[in-house]
Amino acid sequence: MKKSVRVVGAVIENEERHILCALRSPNMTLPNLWEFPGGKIEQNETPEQSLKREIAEELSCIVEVGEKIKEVVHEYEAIIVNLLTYKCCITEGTPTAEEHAELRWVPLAELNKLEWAPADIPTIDKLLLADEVHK
Ligand SMILES: Nc1nc2c([nH]c(=O)n2[C@H]2C[C@H](O)[C@@H](COP(=O)(O)OP(=O)(O)OP(=O)(O)O)O2)c(=O)[nH]1
Repeated sequence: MKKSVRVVGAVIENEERHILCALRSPNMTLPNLWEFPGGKIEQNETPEQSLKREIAEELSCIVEVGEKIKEVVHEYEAIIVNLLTYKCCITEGTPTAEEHAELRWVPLAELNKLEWAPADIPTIDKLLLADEVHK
């Protein structure tokens, strides 16, 4: 049976409504694909605690975790990823790529121009749909 992992991803929006996108490094699994910064939920952690910890490790900044956006179960070749995405805002520090190949602030409408980790697509679709509704 395939291993299942619970993963959290942060949808960090700035005042211009640009979203912080992170490029996985060539030496990571799912290399050279864009993702929401975050990572695996450890035992005895709430998703919110994991996100704060992962963002501190990966981006060297502090976030406040807001509403849940989407829960997706995606089956990859080797593992099943249960991805929870949350709206987050930065309360301290400036994001720095401690582990990713690149960080990029991308306007909502341009998110689908990047090549994303497949599990992230439903979150992107939901963000784009919400943006359409508010226009
Ligand atoms: N952090 C993050 N991971 C994602 C996203 N979408 C997605 O499919 N994943 C996958 C990639 C990894 O398999 C897993 C997240 O674990 P991680 O970020 O701790 O992965 P990792 O590269 O450090 O660990 P590993 O898979 O090499 O063991 O979930 C996303 O938006 N953010």
